[in-house]
Amino acid sequence: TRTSRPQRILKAVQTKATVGDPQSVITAIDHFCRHREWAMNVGDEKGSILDSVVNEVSPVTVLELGTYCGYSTVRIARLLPPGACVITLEFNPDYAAIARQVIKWSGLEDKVQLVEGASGDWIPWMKEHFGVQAFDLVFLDHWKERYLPDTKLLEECGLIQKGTVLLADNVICPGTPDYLEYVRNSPHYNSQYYRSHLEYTKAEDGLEKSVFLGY
Ligand SMILES: C[C@H](C[C@H]1O[C@@H](n2cnc3c(N)ncnc32)[C@H](O)[C@@H]1O)NC(=O)c1cc(-c2ccc(F)cc2)cc(O)c1O
Ligand SMILES: [Mg+2]
Repeated sequence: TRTSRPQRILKAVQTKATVGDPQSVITAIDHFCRHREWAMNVGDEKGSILDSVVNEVSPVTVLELGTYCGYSTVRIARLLPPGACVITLEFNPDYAAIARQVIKWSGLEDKVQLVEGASGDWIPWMKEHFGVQAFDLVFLDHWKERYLPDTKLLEECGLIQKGTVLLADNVICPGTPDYLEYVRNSPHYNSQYYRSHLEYTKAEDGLEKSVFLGY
């Protein structure tokens, strides 16, 4: 049968990118998705905003919800200093298998823990299983209606502390209205919208950055 789109993205990485060179992996995926087939990576425009937030936070522990093919995992991990890591959750096993190979090709596997499973099942185990105290940065990019329940779950599990930064993709397209309303109206978050475009298109989209102010 036909290959899947993630398989074709991996092939583009393996034919166009250099092993151990994360930037070439990012460039190969962006070129493929702009000129061959659209795919739901955060992309180069919003990716640059993600980069600037990672550099500003310089996190030691990052949580990414929704790995897909690992594009944003590579973007984040390539900016982390030695000893820092990103835990990324992906519940589709086919996507997780592709993401592992993309992350390996970029040479960043030592900075990445890819967990195959659903965010709602795994968040309560983060402290016990990974020895995480709290996350410095959370990148939300999974099912859009899971952003709010998972944020509340992270709060309940004590995985968000004063200074933790939540960065949410797709707050306009496809949109996460209940999440936006929550972080923008809560006295416990200081929220800011970074206007951009839906990956590889001219449609409006953006990232919402929310800093937890403590209880
Ligand atoms: C949801 C996906 C991203 C991935 O998230 C995993 N996932 C899900 N729920 C969970 C969980 N609960 N735990 C762990 N992983 C989880 C999944 O399997 C996908 O691989 N992202 C999107 O759907 C997405 C869609 C669009 C988009 C925009 C305009 C259009 F016309 C069409 C699509 C743009 C984007 O930028 C996205 O990010
Ligand atoms: Mg997204």
